[in-house]
Amino acid sequence: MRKILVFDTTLRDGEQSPGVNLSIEEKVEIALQLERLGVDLIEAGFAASSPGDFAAVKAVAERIKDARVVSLARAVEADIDAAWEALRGAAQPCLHTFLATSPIHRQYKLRMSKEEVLARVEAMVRYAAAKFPEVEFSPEDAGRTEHDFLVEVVTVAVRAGATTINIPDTVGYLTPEEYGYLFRLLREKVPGIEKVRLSAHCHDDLGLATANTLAAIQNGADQFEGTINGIGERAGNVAIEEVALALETRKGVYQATTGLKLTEIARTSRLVSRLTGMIVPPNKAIVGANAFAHESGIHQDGVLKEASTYEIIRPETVGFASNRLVLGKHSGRHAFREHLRALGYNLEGEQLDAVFRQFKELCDRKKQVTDDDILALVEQRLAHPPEHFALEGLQLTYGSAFVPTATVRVRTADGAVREEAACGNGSVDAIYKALDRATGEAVELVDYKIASVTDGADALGEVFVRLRQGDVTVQGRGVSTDVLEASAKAYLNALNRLVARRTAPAREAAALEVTRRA
Ligand SMILES: CC(=O)SCCNC(=O)CCNC(=O)[C@H](O)C(C)(C)COP(=O)(O)OP(=O)(O)OC[C@H]1O[C@@H](n2cnc3c(N)ncnc32)[C@H](O)[C@@H]1OP(=O)(O)O
Ligand SMILES: CC(C)C(=O)C(=O)O
Repeated sequence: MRKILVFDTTLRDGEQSPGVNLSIEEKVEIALQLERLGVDLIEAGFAASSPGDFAAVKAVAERIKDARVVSLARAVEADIDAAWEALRGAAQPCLHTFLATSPIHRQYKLRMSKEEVLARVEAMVRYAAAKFPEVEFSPEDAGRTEHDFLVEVVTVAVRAGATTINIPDTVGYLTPEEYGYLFRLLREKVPGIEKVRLSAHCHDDLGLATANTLAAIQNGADQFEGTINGIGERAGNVAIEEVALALETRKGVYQATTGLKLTEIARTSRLVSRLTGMIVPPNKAIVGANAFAHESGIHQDGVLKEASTYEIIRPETVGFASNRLVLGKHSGRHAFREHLRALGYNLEGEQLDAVFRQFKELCDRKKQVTDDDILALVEQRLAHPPEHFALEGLQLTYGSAFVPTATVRVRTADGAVREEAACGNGSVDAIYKALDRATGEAVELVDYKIASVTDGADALGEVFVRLRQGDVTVQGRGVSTDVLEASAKAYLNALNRLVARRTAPAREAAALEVTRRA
């Protein structure tokens, strides 16, 4: 069995999904979960792109010990310097530099000749290799690059000291046969290629990302790059969980494996979905809500007689609980803490008390409390900024012939209680106008999403919002059995993040200063 390395780019290419904007704390939280999942490399961001991304790469580098931490950099000295400043504290720092090589990108975007591209690759890979123990080079849009020029560029990068060569199908254009061929070609034609790692990086514009990645592995790739839930630019990157499960389920075909702890997949998927606000479609392979559900009679009959009739993967293999009903209103704190441990969370003290209180409240409102409900409460708690504004009360007047009116009561950190009312175009609009008045914050709502955490009429509803104030965008989440209360909580959660960002200017300023020096 060949061991294939997993390069996770959820925090970089995944964050390039339109509308996704992770805070430093959220990036660290996801990185720690990726480490638990067992990925080999974590691309934490693009250090030179902004002070926030610089600080996030640095923060991830300081916390992660078991995986290499990577920053992306253009093929320019300033980007490589910024990446080095952010990563110098990492246990295993790694640079990922890239330059487009296809005729379209050379002519229209870079306005560089082939000779200029070759010279820049040589100079920047050499420059990076003098600082970093590991340097990955990507010929961007390799998929649409002339084959002989791709061989030339990769030859130059290997000679200049690249330790990994990544072949991106940047616009998801190639077929599996075409993409697999590139790996055979490079293995055959590039001198010294046996000393470097070959990596695949696929996008899903034609829905071929998983097939292409597997083709690369069959044709000599040692590593693949992807994201959790397949998030990323446009149609997204290859979904790590899909490739990992294809290798696991079809070992006989691929003769390759990863070091991933597969039972961590469900939790990682849930966390990434919650923090990015990108809801996983129910029919998504491996991690969708329906991936292990059987609806039709003939299938149900088959599964009851023998699960393998319609299930090629057991839900437990990827960390979905097979028994989803576990605790109830009569459970105590000890059982609750033990159960959280089994779900992978060690909560103690105030954090345990707070989640336990919420769990008991939920038991009073909901017939069956499932693991998904409990995980929603825990993850909401762990991702909480300091509570500057807390919702004390919410009342709504709604009727088809009347203007919806909301009254809210909000407690501020200094103990003051503010009550305000407002009318709106709909109930949520009325709540948000009332909250604006009660908090005194002027914000613009740029995104609102709602999803149900579990099934049934008493399911927990989860609301995700994104708010803008000036050039700062924040996101917030709220969970409740009542979707209007969840809407109010999500809004206040985002406002609390806004206040937290305003009151932490020193950290941002320090990050900006380091970027400038770099
Ligand atoms: C395929 C990928 O996913 S690549 C990664 C894409 N990710 C991102 O772009 C997210 C982060 N990006 C950013 O924050 C900004 O684009 C920055 C900070 C990197 C650059 O911002 P700006 O200086 O304002 O430049 P802008 O983004 O408008 O244009 C990109 C410039 O970089 C050049 N460039 C693009 N790729 C590369 C590269 N790999 N190496 C060197 N230069 C490059 C472009 O030709 C253009 O140069 P020009 O200004 O001389 O025309
Ligand atoms: C930077 C490179 C690897 C990239 O993300 C792409 O080409 O898709």
